[in-house]
Amino acid sequence: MTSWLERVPSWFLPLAIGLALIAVPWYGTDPLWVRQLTLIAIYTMLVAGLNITFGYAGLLSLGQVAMFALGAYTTGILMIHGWSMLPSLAVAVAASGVIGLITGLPGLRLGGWGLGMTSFFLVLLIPDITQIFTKQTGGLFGLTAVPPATIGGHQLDKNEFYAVCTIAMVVVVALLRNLMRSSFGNSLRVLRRSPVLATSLGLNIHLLKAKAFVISSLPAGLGGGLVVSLDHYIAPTSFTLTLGVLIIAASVLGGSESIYGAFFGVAVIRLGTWQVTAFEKYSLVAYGLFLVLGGVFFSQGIAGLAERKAGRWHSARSRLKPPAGTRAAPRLRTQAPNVMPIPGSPLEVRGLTKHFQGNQALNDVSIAALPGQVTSLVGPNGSGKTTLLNLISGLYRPTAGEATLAGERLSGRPPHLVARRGVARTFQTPVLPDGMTVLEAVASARYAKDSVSIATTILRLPANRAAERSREAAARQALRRVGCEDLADQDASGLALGSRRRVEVARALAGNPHLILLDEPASGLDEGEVEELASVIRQVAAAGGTVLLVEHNFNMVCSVSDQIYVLESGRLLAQGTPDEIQRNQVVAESYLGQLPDADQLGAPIRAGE
Ligand SMILES: Nc1ncnc2c1ncn2[C@@H]1O[C@H](COP(=O)(O)OP(=O)(O)OP(=O)(O)O)[C@@H](O)[C@H]1O
Repeated sequence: MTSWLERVPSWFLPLAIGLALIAVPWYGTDPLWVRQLTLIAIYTMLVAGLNITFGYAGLLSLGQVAMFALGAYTTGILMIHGWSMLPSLAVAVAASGVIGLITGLPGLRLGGWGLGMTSFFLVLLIPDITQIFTKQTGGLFGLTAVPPATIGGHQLDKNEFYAVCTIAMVVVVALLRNLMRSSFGNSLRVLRRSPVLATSLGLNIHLLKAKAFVISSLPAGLGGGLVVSLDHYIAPTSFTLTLGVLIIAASVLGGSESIYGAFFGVAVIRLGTWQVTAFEKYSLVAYGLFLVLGGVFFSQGIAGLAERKAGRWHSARSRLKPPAGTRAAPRLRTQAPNVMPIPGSPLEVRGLTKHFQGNQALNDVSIAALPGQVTSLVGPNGSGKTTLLNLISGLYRPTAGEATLAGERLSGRPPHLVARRGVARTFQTPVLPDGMTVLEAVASARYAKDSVSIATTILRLPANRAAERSREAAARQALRRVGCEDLADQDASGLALGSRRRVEVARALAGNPHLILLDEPASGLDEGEVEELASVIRQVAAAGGTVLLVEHNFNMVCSVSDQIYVLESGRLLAQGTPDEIQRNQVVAESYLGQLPDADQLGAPIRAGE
């Protein structure tokens, strides 16, 4: 029986806390506390923005500090020139978005420490930039005498200003929460786990990163604008590396993959260090300590801890049931033949050649794969099988030759456009991002297809819900095909290998692909699991799919394939039906003799149609 608590919508508690917070000054609270809470609201916006790039997308960028400074200076300068607070804030937010995009450009190519270092230098440049524009910014002495905040001609007192900041925080947190629980948030998770996976799902990773940088800059600009209205003064000393460490520590401590976590992280750090006299001098050390403590003791931060303790999951990840761990894949239920057709298209590869510096990975290889058939590529390690898949899917550019799908050239196009043309794939090591259910992981194959605008997502407009329903229906249908419907609500990253491989096939199918590339899907599976997988592959072909299979398990290859191509040292050695390949002397000598289970060849496993 569900308790009344479980029927309370997930947004209710945060909203109630937000409203209670807004009223704090009117309980007779000490003005020093009101100031602290005002700063907590402002820094929460800054950290919530950071969580989008750092937490969700895994992009370590300190650009937030620079955007905070930009928001502060823009608002301060405009208010000194007679603008009132709200239009000044609007300009500051817009400027932060634009500059956030420009300064994020290195991040489109760089990742990890490279991006961290570039954004770190951006923060170091703030004093120099203010000096270049000393007339406008006050240089190293700062911008003084910023007029008090007014709205509609009314000058806000400290309590009213606090209420404005808290309302801004509640709105920012609510909007970002909506966004991060949508396909956009999950796309960032996919990007963080594997840019190659993201691109093979049709996601334009440069555009995705650029959107993440812009969106995360907006609350930073707003926060900066509010901080200058609070103190009526700013100087470059307010925007140092110490602030960078503070926000990263707050992000980690609160839970960098949670928008709500930003509030908890900031509150603990600000209140934990407040009134410690020695703090001013040692603030960097103290923030560093919080960062280490957060990293060591709170995986997923305070937000994750609270969710686990409450036993209730509020976010997309919160819908996950306890990790499936080593839970075995459910046996494939005998299904009525799946009648939903798969729109396979003919693949033609002509003279594909790929050289890596001196290494000739693939030489003048031509193959074809037809709808309704399983076409397999076999060959010793390093013979060029994965290179061929990577050339077809656009991850590599060919040195010569081409691949076409239904006559349309694929090779040489960016991988996300190849994916959008209908090419889906699985990987040698299955890639399923953390924090997503199986259903969400499979539905991610539709993000590029059923996309909606960010505004539609943030505001949860009907078109957003319609797209969610369409993705979910396609994902359930794909899971049904591979016999994994029961796993829909499980944590995708916690599945046992057999299930992971089948879920990857389901993800490949969910986009209704014209060509399916399977890279060693049976690797690491036991005999029973291989049989089930073989059955799934046959069913996909029987439904009209074009399947190109790379596999070392020769018995499985023989049992599922219509055509087999044998590669050796990047060249095509032979082609034919499974029978012809098994009888081929050259293949027997150069390839089959090297297989560990060569003596058992010719005993094909069963594979249901
Ligand atoms: N990105 C790369 N840079 C340099 N060399 C590469 C790259 N990718 C593949 N190669 C080389 O190309 C050759 C073919 O590799 P490939 O991975 O395609 O073989 P494979 O048949 O898939 O092997 P396996 O069965 O072990 O996966 C190898 O010599 C490999 O070292």
